[in-house]
Amino acid sequence: MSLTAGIVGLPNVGKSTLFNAITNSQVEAANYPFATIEPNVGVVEVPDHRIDRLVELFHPKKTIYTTFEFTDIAGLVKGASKGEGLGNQFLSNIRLTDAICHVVRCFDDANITHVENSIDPVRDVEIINLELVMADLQTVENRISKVERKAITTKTKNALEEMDLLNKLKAVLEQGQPARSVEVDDEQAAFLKTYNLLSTKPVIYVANMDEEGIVDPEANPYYQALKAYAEKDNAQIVPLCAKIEEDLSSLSAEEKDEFLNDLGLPHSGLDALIQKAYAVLNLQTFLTAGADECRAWTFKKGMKAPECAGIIHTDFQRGFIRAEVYSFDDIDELETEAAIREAGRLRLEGKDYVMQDGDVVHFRFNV
Ligand SMILES: Nc1ncnc2c1ncn2[C@@H]1O[C@H](COP(=O)(O)OP(=O)(O)OP(=O)(O)O)[C@@H](O)[C@H]1O
Ligand SMILES: [Mg+2]
Repeated sequence: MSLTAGIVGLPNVGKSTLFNAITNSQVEAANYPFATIEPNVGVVEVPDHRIDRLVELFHPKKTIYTTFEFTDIAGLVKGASKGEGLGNQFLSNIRLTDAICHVVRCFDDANITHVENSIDPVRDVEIINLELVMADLQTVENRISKVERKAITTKTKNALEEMDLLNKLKAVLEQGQPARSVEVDDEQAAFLKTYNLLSTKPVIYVANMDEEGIVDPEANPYYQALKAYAEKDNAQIVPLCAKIEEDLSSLSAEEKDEFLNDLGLPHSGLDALIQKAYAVLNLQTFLTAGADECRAWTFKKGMKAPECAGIIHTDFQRGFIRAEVYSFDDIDELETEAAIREAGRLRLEGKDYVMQDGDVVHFRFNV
């Protein structure tokens, strides 16, 4: 269950630079499942200090972090949905991603061409958002041409319900508004999910700033404008300098800290981006620990123990008996599982247990 995001933005705003930062810090191919990926997909490990601590305590043979997959597509331009530029041909590559990572240029540099000839983050964002909406409108219109006849001739409840949804979507998209602004009931939500519309995905705006700007983003007018826009849009925003991220990506953890320190930055922007993505997607992490392997697993907030067991292996879910759980804070403090048992902090949880972020778990199962 790797988290996935598609990178969008105008041409020449720093998407490839960010993507290079991601691919340079790419995990070793053998270290994550499904290692063979398309060349325009970059995978980063999700940094997690809890795994680092577990490794200190358990000295495992193998350490596995969760991963985050980014798909880079060509820059979109105004009119992409009507065939301008190259970008819209690639939009299909990001239909199945969990989130959209929207890179926006927030720096001056006369040497770097801007397709609109000036720096204006909000204008840029609106151009791209409109292209995403137009691409969705095409998807919806295609679907309408399939369902309409059925709805008219058979009048089945299902087809009528879907037509109602499609018409609502069409009206909203034609106004240039995102599909996420349409209110749907549960039944319609199920249809909506199958369309994989781009404008229903959560968006994280990446404010790509220069090396001076990133030191104090809040003082930068480009960032301020974009932030105000993102807040209005209920979207997340992360300031980063793609160039710095590119430099950071080839460094060891220690060198990275030193470099960030020298620049006066509290953390890497890419790490912040990953964290935001977890938050918008309602994702949490549980951990497994032992002498063989320490590993982080991503799950959706609210999932119960058997479902989480199923993330590791379907057999674990099918034959679920119980979960033996302690929290990361317990092992951080007491340092061994024996001490946790002695302190009475090992919990036996059944099939209704809602897993918590930072749970360290052994699943008991029988198939
Ligand atoms: N934060 C930054 N500060 C200064 N220069 C930057 C920054 N980010 C990117 N650049 C520069 O901007 C230029 C364009 O970057 P990049 O090639 O990553 O854009 P892109 O969005 O991938 O473009 P395309 O859509 O054509 O693929 C490069 O010269 C890059 O070095
Ligand atoms: Mg590029």
